[in-house]
Amino acid sequence: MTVTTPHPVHPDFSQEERHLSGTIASVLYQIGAWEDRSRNVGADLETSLVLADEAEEKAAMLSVHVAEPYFGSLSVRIAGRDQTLYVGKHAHRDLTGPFSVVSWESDVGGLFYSQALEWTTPRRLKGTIHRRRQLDVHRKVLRGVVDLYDSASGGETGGREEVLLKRLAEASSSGMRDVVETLQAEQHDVMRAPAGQYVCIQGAAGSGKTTIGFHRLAWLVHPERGENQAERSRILVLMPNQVLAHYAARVLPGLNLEGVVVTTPETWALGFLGLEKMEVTDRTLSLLLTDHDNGRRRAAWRRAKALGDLRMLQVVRNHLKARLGANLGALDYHGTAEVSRGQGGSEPKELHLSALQVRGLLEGVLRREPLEGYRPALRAALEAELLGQSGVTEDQEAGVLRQLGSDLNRLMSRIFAGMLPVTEARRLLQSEESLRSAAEGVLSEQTIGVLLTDPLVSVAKPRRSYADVTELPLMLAVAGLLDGLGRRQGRELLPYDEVLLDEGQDFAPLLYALLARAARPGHITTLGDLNQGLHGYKGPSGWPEVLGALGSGSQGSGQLLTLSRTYRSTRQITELTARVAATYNRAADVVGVDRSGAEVRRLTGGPLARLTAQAVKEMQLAGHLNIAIVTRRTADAELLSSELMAHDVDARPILNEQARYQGGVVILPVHLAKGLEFDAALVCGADAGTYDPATEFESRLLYIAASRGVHALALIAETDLHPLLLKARTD
Ligand SMILES: Nc1ncnc2c1ncn2[C@@H]1O[C@H](COP(=O)(O)OP(=O)(O)OP(=O)(O)O)[C@@H](O)[C@H]1O
Repeated sequence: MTVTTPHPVHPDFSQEERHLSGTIASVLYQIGAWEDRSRNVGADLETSLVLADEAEEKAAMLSVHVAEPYFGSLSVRIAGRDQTLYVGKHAHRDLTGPFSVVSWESDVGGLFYSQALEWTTPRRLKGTIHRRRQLDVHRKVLRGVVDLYDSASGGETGGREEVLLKRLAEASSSGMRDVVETLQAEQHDVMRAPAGQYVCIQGAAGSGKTTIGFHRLAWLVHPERGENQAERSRILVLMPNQVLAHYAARVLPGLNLEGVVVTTPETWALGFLGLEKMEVTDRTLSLLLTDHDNGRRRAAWRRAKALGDLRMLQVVRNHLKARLGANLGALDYHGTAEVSRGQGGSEPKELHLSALQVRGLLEGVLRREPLEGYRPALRAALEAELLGQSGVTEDQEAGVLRQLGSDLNRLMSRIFAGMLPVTEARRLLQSEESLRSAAEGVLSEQTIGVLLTDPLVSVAKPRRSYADVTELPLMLAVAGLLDGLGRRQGRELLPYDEVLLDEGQDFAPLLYALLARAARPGHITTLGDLNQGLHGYKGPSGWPEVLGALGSGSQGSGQLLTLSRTYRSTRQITELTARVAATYNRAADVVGVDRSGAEVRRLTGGPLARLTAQAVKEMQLAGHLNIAIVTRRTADAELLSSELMAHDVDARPILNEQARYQGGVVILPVHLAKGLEFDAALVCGADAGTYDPATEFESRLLYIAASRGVHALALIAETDLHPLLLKARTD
């Protein structure tokens, strides 16, 4: 029998308990006061209804936090006065007593996480921190008090690690863990990278990128962010696939981020282009996952990469200029408007723009590269020129423009005839002559050659109309250059307040440049891990390229931040996955939280289905609820899921992006497992035949498969395990 020493009760425990009861009473009192106000009628009906609505909303927001009003405290001295600030998920102001709570997103709340010991208050007073304390409150009960930093007992206590390890040891849910209470200093600093600056966050699998990204959004909507504050409905979150987008949409409201738009770049692009009915394909990925010919794989990779290259923006620009110039030909403009003569009379006025004048205006617009797009800019330039000619007063302008409208419409539609995003992007790629002339001086002869080949001939095309992920950025580029990019509000196109991209290593540099035109300058945060790049064929070569692409479209500087520690998995799992990553990334320096767990389970020598079923049952017996069986291909998952039935294991298959992950035992191919995590992960077919050690792409897949487990990992192979997964002498 093992005897565990009970954790000594903290000397301040009773005092903290009293403070907690006081705070809960104060919060309840405040909620009651707001609810009363919402029932009282004010000066006039409209004002009182607005006030009632506001009070009701405030009461509803605060009531979620009654049971856990805070999770930590800071003992500080400001201008010679000692006080304790309690930090929670929602601010509460106790007007008469000491029971106020500051929110974690506020500047002062942020001091709970950082390592700073001094700061300057908004009133320019010097503040000093004496103690940081974690308070484990659950359902109105204080369960523990741990000092994280205490200047009286020598500074850092090691308590932060203790609290973190305890939290990480808890079973994962199918949603997102609440990490507000245990954010680490490194993560906190990254989360608070200055708003209004492009930020790239690089971090290994499980370093908390997605978690940090979502918390950054919560931080950005806080009023203290001033002019950089983001409004929820004007935030766009782009996840790499629908499985993760649904997951994100489910967890964001928990961070008070209702109304944020969460989708994938493809769905967003199609929606923006008005092509929702089109099917999206990724024929390059299909080829990479199924074709064994390395020559074909390389050619497909190169072409996809060339299509997503930033320089394609200039190629599209040149192409559109040529097309507009050709459409314009010798078109000129004639129109007539009734113009007021004064004393109530009017006379018709002939207005004319010669072909030379129209061309001059168009060239001026193309030189200016307006963010709102060539079409609205040219229209505005034509209107301004005609109004100047008409010599009317300001109050007559609208009337004159109305009269000229239909002739202008006719001219505009001839200049922009046939220029639709899909047709224009394809015209550029399918006509060697167009491509060569648009790419002259921009792309090398070799790249032009790559673009003119079709390495995907062997990959089936859908019967209905489709757009491939590699051509979508080009279509968006056409749309953006012609008509601007952004979020639609009525008939207006406005910039997003903030765009967040998860798994940013998989997005094309061209897409970044276009998103920079769709968001406020500097308001893009991207998270990713270059080691997990599965879609390198459409992704950037590194983060500097991303920052370059973001900066090319608008102003605003950017920075690259790195998360060096990983939190997801036990030491046993992290050590093994680091070994796989090291084969293709020598610089990979993955430091795991030192949390010990079960030994990695290795099962070999038998049919895959039987071994897998055995592993699932073992994992369930060990108490794991969310278990993933990860296969190399979709077809493997489909086959194995039916074979497992015969072994009394019901694993829900996730075979496409439309499937939802809701916990339990699931079986899915590795490319759909990316970004998800489970209590236990089983890598099925963990052998060299399945993941070819000579191909970097395969090692990346293996890394992703093996890094999905939080507490347990099983490696399953019919015969021999993959050489990288063999038990090392140090295991
Ligand atoms: N400070 C923390 N406290 C508690 N748990 C944490 C903390 N940081 C990260 N985690 C946990 O670590 C796990 C990994 O986090 P997350 O999924 O955000 O990582 P990621 O870097 O996006 O991973 P991947 O690259 O694999 O998608 C999650 O379970 C998350 O809750």
